[in-house]
Amino acid sequence: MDKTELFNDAEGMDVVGPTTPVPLDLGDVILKLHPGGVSERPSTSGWSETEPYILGLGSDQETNPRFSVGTSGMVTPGTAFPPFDPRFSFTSTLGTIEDYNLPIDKDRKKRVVVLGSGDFGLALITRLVHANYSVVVASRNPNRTRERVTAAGGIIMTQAEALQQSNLVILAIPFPHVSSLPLSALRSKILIDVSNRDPKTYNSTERSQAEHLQALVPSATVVKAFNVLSAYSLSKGIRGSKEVRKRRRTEVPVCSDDNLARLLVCGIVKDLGLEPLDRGSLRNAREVEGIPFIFFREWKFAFIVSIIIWFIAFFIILFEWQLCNNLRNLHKPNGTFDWSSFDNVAKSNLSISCSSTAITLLAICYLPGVIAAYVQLARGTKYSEFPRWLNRWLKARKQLGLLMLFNAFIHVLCQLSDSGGYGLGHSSYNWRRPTFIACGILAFTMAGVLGLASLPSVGTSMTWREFSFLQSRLGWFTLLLAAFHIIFNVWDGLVTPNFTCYIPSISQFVIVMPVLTLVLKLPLLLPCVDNALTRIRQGFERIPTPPSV
Ligand SMILES: NC(=O)C1=CN([C@@H]2O[C@H](COP(=O)(O)OP(=O)(O)OC[C@H]3O[C@@H](n4cnc5c(N)ncnc54)[C@H](OP(=O)(O)O)[C@@H]3O)[C@@H](O)[C@H]2O)C=CC1
Ligand SMILES: [Cu+2]
Repeated sequence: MDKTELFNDAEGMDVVGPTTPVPLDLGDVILKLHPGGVSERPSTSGWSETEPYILGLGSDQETNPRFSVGTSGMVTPGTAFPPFDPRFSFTSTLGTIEDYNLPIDKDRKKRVVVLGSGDFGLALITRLVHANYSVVVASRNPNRTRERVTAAGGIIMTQAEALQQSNLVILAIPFPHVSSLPLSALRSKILIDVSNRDPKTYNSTERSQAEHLQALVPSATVVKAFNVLSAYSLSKGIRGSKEVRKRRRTEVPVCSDDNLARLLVCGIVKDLGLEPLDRGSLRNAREVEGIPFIFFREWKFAFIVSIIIWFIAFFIILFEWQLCNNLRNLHKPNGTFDWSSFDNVAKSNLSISCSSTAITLLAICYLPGVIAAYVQLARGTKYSEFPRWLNRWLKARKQLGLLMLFNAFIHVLCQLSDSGGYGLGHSSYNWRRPTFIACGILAFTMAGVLGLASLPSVGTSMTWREFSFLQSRLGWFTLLLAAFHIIFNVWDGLVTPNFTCYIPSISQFVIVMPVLTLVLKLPLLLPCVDNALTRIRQGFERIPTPPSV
C-alpha cells in the first residue's frame, strides 16, 4: 500500500508537539504534510502554523504506525489528533532515516562518533553509552586518553579511523580548532556542533559558529545542539531514579536547516533523557549560542515575583506602622509628624517584609500543583498540556522555594537579633507566644530541609518516594506551620480586623495565600477525589484518546 494512502485512512493519531519532538528511529519514514491543509484546520489551540508538518512513521508501520508532528511551535503534546481529514495531503516523502546511513552495530546499537575527548566529550560519551549508543571517539592522540574513554564506555580511534565509523559526528572540540580537523573526512555527514562562544566577543547578530562550520563543510548537514548544557550537568544527570530525572529535564534547543537531521538529533536528545526543543533553522543558532550567557535565566520569573511581593509588603507595613498615624495626626490642629516611628524601619519593617514574602512564596510554591490537579481532574487526563502560564509557574517552584528560604532566613536573623521584639504590646500573650515561636522555628527548619533536598546533588541521591515525601508531605506541613506562626502571633488582629487606616493589616494580607492554598488542597485529600487523581496520574483517561491506527 502506498504510504500516503495509509495516512489518509488513519482514524486518529498521537501527536507529539514541539516541546517533545519525535524521537525518530531507524526505519521511520518522513512525510511532508501539505501546508494548505494545515491552515484550513478549524482553529484549535496550536493549529495556527502554516509551516508544513513533518510526520514520522514507525518502522512497524503496517501494524502500528507512529504518527508524530515535529516542526516548530504548534500542537501540544498528547493532544488527540482528530480523525484523519482527507483534505490533508502529503506533498512529498522527505526520505527515511536510513537515507542518512546511520550504521547500527550487530547488537542494534546506533553508532555515533564523538570528536574530542575533553571534559564535554567525555560527558557526552558517558551519557550516550548510558542511553545504549555505541560511541566511537576520534582523538588526535588515542594513547593519551584511551583509559578515560574506555572507562566511559567509548571506543577510541584516531580521527581518520573514527570518522569512517558513522555519518553522525558530534564535534566536541573548541571551535577555533575546527579548521585544524581533516575537513574532507567530514563531508556529507551530519555534524552536531556543541561549541560555545567566547562571552567577550559574542554578538547575536553575527554569524553563529554553527553557520561558520556549515560554510567550512558545505556538503555536510550541521545541527546545533547540546551547547546549553555543562559537562557537569550532562554527566551527573544520569544519577537518581527515573522520576527524579524526569523532573530535572533540561531543555536542549536544536537547530538545523535540514528538517530530517534536526528531528534525528531531537530523537538523540530525547534518548539521553533530555528535553529537545525544536528551534528551526540554523540561523537561530545565533540566539542559541547566546543562551549560556543569559544570567540566572531560570530565576527571572521567581525573582520578579518575589521582589513584587516584597515591595507590596514593605509599603503596606510602612503605611500601617509609620505613615498612617502620622498622616492622621497632621490633619489635627497642632499635629506634627512623628519621626521616631521610623526608628525601627531598618529592622522591624525589613523583618516583617521578609517574613510576609517568605510565607507568600511558600504558598505560591504549592498553589500551582493544586491548580494543576484541578485541571487534570476537570480534563480527565494527564496527557493534555497545561496552559503556558501554569507550566511556567510549575517550573519556577524550585527557585520560588529557594527565594522563600532566603527571605525566611533574613526574618529569623532579624528576630534573633532582637529577642524582645516578639510579643511587644500583647498583654494577653500567655500560651500563644511560645506556640507561635515554636511553629516559626519548626517551619523554618523544615523549609531548610526542603531547600537542601532541592539541590541536585542531594535530590539525586534520594529515591523517588523519599523525594516526593519531602517535597509534598513535608512541604505542606511547613506551609501549615507557617500559617499557624502568623495566626498565633496576630490572633487578635485576625479575629477583630483593624481598619483604622482603611486597609487590612499586613497579617490579614499575608494569611490570604496560605489559607487559599490549604483550602483548595483540602478537597483533593478526600479519598474519592484522591483516587480519581491517582488514576489520572497513572495514565487513565476519562475520554480515551482515539487509538493510533
Ligand atoms: N565543558 C563544558 O562544560 C562545555 C563545553 N562545550 C563545548 O564543547 C567543546 C569542547 O569543550 P571541552 O570538552 O570543555 O574542551 P576541552 O578543552 O576540555 O577538550 C577539547 C578536546 O578537543 C580535542 N581537540 C581536537 N583538536 C584539537 C586541537 N587542535 N587543539 C586542542 N584540542 C583539540 C582534544 O581531544 P583529543 O586530544 O582527544 O583530540 C581535546 O580534549 C567546546 O566547543 C565547548 O565550547 C559546550 C557546553 C559545555
Ligand atoms: Cu516570624
